[in-house]
Amino acid sequence: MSRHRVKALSYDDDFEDDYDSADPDEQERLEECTKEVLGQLQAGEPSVTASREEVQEALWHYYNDIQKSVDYLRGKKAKTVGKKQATSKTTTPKATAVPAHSVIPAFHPRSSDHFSAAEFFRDSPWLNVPLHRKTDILIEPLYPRCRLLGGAPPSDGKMSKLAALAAARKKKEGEKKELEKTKLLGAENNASQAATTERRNSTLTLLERLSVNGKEQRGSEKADTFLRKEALFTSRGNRGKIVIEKHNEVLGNCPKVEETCRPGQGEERTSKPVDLRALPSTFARTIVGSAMSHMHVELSHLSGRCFDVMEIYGQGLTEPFDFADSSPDDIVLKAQSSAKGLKSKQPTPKQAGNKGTQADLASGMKSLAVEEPVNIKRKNLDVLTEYRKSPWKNAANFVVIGHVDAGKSTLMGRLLADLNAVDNRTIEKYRREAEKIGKGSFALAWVLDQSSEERARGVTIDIATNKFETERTRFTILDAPGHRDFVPNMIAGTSQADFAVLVIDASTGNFESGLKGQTKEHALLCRSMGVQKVVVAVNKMDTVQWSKDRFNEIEQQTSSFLTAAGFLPKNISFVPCSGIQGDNVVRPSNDPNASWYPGRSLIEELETSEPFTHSLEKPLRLTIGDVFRGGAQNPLSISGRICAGNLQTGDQILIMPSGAKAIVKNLEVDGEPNDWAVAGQNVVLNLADIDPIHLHSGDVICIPTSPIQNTKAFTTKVLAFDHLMPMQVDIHHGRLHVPGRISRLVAVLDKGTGAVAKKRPKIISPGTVARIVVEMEKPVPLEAPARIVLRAAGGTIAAGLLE
Ligand SMILES: Nc1nc2c(ncn2[C@@H]2O[C@H](COP(=O)(O)OP(=O)(O)OP(=O)(O)O)[C@@H](O)[C@H]2O)c(=O)[nH]1
Repeated sequence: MSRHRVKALSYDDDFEDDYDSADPDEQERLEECTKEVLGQLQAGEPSVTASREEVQEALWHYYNDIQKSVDYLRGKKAKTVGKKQATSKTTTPKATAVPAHSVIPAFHPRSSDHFSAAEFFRDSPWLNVPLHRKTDILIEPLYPRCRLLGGAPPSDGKMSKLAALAAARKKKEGEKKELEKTKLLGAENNASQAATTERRNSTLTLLERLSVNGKEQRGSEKADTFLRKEALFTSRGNRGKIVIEKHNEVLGNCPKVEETCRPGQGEERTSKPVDLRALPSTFARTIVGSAMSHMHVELSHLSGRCFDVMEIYGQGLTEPFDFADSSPDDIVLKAQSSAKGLKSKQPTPKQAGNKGTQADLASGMKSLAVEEPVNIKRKNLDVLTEYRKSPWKNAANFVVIGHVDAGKSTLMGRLLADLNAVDNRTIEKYRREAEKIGKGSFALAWVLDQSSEERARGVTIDIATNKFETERTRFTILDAPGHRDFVPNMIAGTSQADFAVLVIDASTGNFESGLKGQTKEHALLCRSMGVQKVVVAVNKMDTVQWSKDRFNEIEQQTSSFLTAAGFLPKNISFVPCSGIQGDNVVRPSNDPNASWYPGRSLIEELETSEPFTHSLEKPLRLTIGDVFRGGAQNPLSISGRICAGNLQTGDQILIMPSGAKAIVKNLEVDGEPNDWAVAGQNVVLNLADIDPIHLHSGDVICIPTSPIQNTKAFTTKVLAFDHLMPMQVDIHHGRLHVPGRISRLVAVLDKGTGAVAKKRPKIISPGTVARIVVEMEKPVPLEAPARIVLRAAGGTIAAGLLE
């Protein structure tokens, strides 16, 4: 199969028709190539025949490269011939072998084959390296190999004098060691034998003494077994063979211990896995008394079973506690409640105790369940009417984007501080703490960068949210990370935004490097994800002494790339400011150098944003931003922004892709409890009746009657930021990101009209709009017109709309 193209057969028929109807020029070219290939195949040595379909398939794979197609078909045919011959050879061994030269070998590297770079790259003409510059990829190992300590092996097989001397000395030493070992073994065995006899005698005396009813006799079978086990136990020490023999003598006609345990050659070796646990202590034996004789402790040891203490209790030595019966507490509680005239819900001891059937156990387990029964009342509100009646302000989410260290978090910290959304004491506290670790200039940024890692590193890692209100609007800030490593988090933030604040570092050199970096990438991503309005905060103007020229230069360059990215000029505005000093953020600048700017401050610019419309009446769609524990009362909560539809307390929701259902126990809108929520609002849903394993950020919440479908492949219209070809990519949609690949390049589209400009392109160049097919590794909840971003090798390569 070709590595260039993978056929996806699951796509719309009309789409496929469109795809397959090549234009006349291409058809003509294909015909010419087909003829040429057929001609070359027939003319070549040996002559090969192939069908037109095969030829055209090969041409398609090799992008009309005649030579490669001929080579491929020859190789293919040769392989088929080879296979046939191999089969006929096995069935009729006498069949005449085809001369090797008549088969054109196809390249099939095997690990055992000698690797030839020339052969491997034989069909790659651009690798035609001049002969004098060629070199071997594999370096042959050096022969003859050296010996372990260096030096070549003896050519005649004889040892050198020195080697022979060393070998003789080694042998002598080995023999000496062996002799010493045998002596030591004998001495140890003698000592062990004496100790064991003594131990055996004392054990027997002890047993006789411990016998409660006097029935245990030394010669009795059970005592014998016990003794045998003792023997085995002793034998588990070193060199037990002699000891065991001794015990077998004592045990008389009992089966020999050696049958079970065979210590051999002075080493511990058993035919079965040996239980290394110690015997019951003297105290335990005293407690258990005569039960010791009839329980299976000894046998269990011999047969490798465990010593089961419960068995001892099972012998009727103690009264087992009936756990099914009422506990002493239950009895007291029951007595108390009956004294108050209440009927106990506890089963009577008889009821509970005597049944013991499996059904009873099951119902018992049920009653023990920790889960609370879900009893949430739905108020059956008409949510849209409630929303229209409500005094909700205009609400807007904006994402703060820009190159790393442009001053995004500081600017937002300043905005919140000057609007008294954060009190001065907190800011002072942050300033002291930041100074302690030598990052005093980041104090304002700490209002948003809350994690210890972000503070220590001085970079934003994940989206930070915060809120503030003006007279007209309730704003939610989504502070995005500027570092290129965290672009996926920036995408997640942008997917929830109505408009963007692009922060640019005006200081010398930083604007220019930002333009090459994330300033441009973020702006492009924002536009591709549907954001239409952008406020450009030209920050750090204090570093360039509020130079008007610098501002004009930045304004001119930035607006030209923003318009190229698709923002309408009327939706772009610029504010020169200084986040650290607070100039033109909430209050106008006091700096005399800034007097040339009479325009709006940043907050005034934000206020100009028109109310954003949302699809309130469409089926519910909410992408989970976070899953967390909302407190003791709410063990499982999720947060996110409702993209479409509405919901209310008591609603049953469906979570995709898992397909699990849950109940909305209660909810919060912008941090305040409410009975309902609509599209465009940021909500926290406290859920009941669901296992947390079904909830992940990026999952989509919908209603069971209008579910979102899981999809594994989709067709999308994208704007390419880089070259696109069939390749591995990461697909991002809000918080969701999943690996996949571009499986087909369908067409290049006209940017203005969207009409097909070229079918089946081999590659898509940057700046082109194209229709492509993307396949994902696992099904995810996606539906048109979702906005997706494709990334590869840490960069954004395309963004677009699902068709
Ligand atoms: N001189 C000057 N420095 C500023 C200004 N705004 C921010 N800075 C400094 O720029 C540095 C980076 O500020 P941050 O707010 O962390 O930048 P950021 O864009 O949020 O950084 P990331 O989120 O990590 O991309 C800090 O040292 C700030 O003190 C400003 O207006 N003037």
